[in-house]
Amino acid sequence: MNSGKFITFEGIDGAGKSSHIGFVADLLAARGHTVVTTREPGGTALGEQLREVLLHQKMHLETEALLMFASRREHLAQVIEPALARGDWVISDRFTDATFAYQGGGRHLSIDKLGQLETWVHPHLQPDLTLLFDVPLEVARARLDSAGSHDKFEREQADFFADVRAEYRRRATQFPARFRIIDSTKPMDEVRNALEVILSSI
Ligand SMILES: Nc1ncnc2c1ncn2[C@@H]1O[C@H](COP(=O)(O)OP(=O)(O)O)[C@@H](O)[C@H]1O
Ligand SMILES: Cc1cn([C@H]2C[C@H](O)[C@@H](COP(=O)(O)OP(=O)(O)O)O2)c(=O)[nH]c1=O
Repeated sequence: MNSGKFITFEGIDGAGKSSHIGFVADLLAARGHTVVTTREPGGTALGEQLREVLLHQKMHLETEALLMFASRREHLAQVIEPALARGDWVISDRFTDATFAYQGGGRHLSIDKLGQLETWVHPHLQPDLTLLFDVPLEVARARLDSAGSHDKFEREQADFFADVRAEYRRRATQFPARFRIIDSTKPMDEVRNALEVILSSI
């Protein structure tokens, strides 16, 4: 039987990752795969309610991390695990690397504590491929500012995003088998070419 794969999209806000999800989904569908496209926080009815709270309310950083993992637990149970069990391919706009990068890197929550939550919520599952859309902070900021209104995370300052980006890049080095870094400063068509090359090998 055709076995499904789990692909995650990551990067700092404004890096340009969401712009390519439809493209990658179409590419995989053209190869005959059934593709499920989803996102975090969110991806389920409850998860989308948690997303509203997470993106717009201030809270203790541990509450924030716990709610990210609560949304993820529901997402895994309702969407990701059943889809992979059917043999579908799953594309998620963010997953656990985002919690390490934002709550760990950005907000300095202990990486050990986050590791414990990860072990609790998904002890075995990891993405087969993580696409890290990487841009300097100024490029991301300019893209965000031209895109309109900002949520709680998008209003954070440059040093926060510097720490988020550094943690993403550290994880890419720690898990080289699944991470691919995309230079997202390049024009859209060049980014797409790079994605095609990466996807042709999985
Ligand atoms: N390679 C690119 N070159 C120029 N602009 C881009 C590129 N990728 C994305 N953008 C623009 O940057 C903005 C943010 O992109 P988006 O995909 O929503 O970012 P993210 O999901 O990473 O926050 C959008 O207005 C998008 O059109
Ligand atoms: C999944 C996840 C997202 N986030 C943050 C990153 C983003 O700022 C925000 C929502 O992500 P995203 O959907 O990428 O935002 P948008 O579509 O508005 O660009 O949530 C965390 O802080 N931790 C997490 O675990």
